[in-house]
Amino acid sequence: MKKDNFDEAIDEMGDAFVSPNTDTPMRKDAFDISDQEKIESIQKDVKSILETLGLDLTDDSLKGTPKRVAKMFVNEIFGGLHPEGKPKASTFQNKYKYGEMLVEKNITLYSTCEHHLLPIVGKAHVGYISNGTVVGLSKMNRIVDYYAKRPQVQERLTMQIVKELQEVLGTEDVACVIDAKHLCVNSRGIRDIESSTVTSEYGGRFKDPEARRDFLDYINLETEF
Ligand SMILES: Nc1nc2c(ncn2[C@@H]2O[C@H](COP(=O)(O)OP(=O)(O)OP(=O)(O)O)[C@@H](O)[C@H]2O)c(=O)[nH]1
Ligand SMILES: [Zn+2]
Repeated sequence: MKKDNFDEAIDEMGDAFVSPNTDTPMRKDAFDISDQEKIESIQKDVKSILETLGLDLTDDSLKGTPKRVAKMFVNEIFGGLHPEGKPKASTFQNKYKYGEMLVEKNITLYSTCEHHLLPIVGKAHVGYISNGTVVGLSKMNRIVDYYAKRPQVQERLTMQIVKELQEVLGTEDVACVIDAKHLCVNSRGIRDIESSTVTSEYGGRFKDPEARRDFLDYINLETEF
C-alpha cells in the first residue's frame, strides 16, 4: 500500500484505530418510532416470514406467534437496545477502605447471536478494584443483563460490560470473562454441542499478570453453599 493511501485509511478509521469502538451499530433514526410502533411493524414482518415458509397462521397455535415474537424482541431479548433501559447503578463511597479486588462470578447470561439470531447462553464473571467508589453487587448482574439483551457478538459484549463498569466506578481497573455457548455453533452449522467460547477484557491493573491470575483463581473457586 502506498503511504498516501495508508495515511488516508488511518484518517478514515479516526478514533476507532486507537480506541476500539464498542458501540452496537445502530441506525440514526432508531428511536424515531415508539416501541409500540416497532411491535406492530415486526409483527407484520414475522407473519410474512411464517407465511412464506408455508405455515397456516389461522391455526390456533400459530395465530398469536407474530405478536408474541414482536413483543419478545422489543421488550425482552432486544430490550437492551434502548438507552432508557440502562440500569441505574447505585454507587457508594468505599468507607471501609476495602482494597482488594471484588469478583461477581457466575452471572447467568442470556444473549442473542447477531449473525443468526440464535441464543447465546453462558456465564459472565466481573471484577473490579475500587479506587474510592463501590457499586451495588446486583448492579453488575444488571449491567451484564442489559448489554446481553441485544443482538451481540461475544467480544463486543465483553468489552461493553467493562466499559460501562469503568464509567460507573471511575476506574480503569475492571475485568470481565465470559464463557458461553452459541446455539449457532452447538445446534446448527457445525453442530458441536461441546464447544463454548471464552472471551476476556482486562482494564487498568488487571492487565498485570498477577492480578489476572488472582481474578481467574477467584472465578475458579469451588463455592459450596
Ligand atoms: N467472532 C464471533 N463470531 C461469532 C459469534 N457468534 C457467532 N459467530 C460466528 O459468525 C460466523 C458467521 O459466519 P458465516 O459464514 O457468515 O455464517 P454461516 O454460513 O452460517 O457459518 P456456519 O456457522 O459455519 O455454518 C460463524 O462462524 C459463527 O460461528 C461471536 O460472538 N463472535
Ligand atoms: Zn451465530
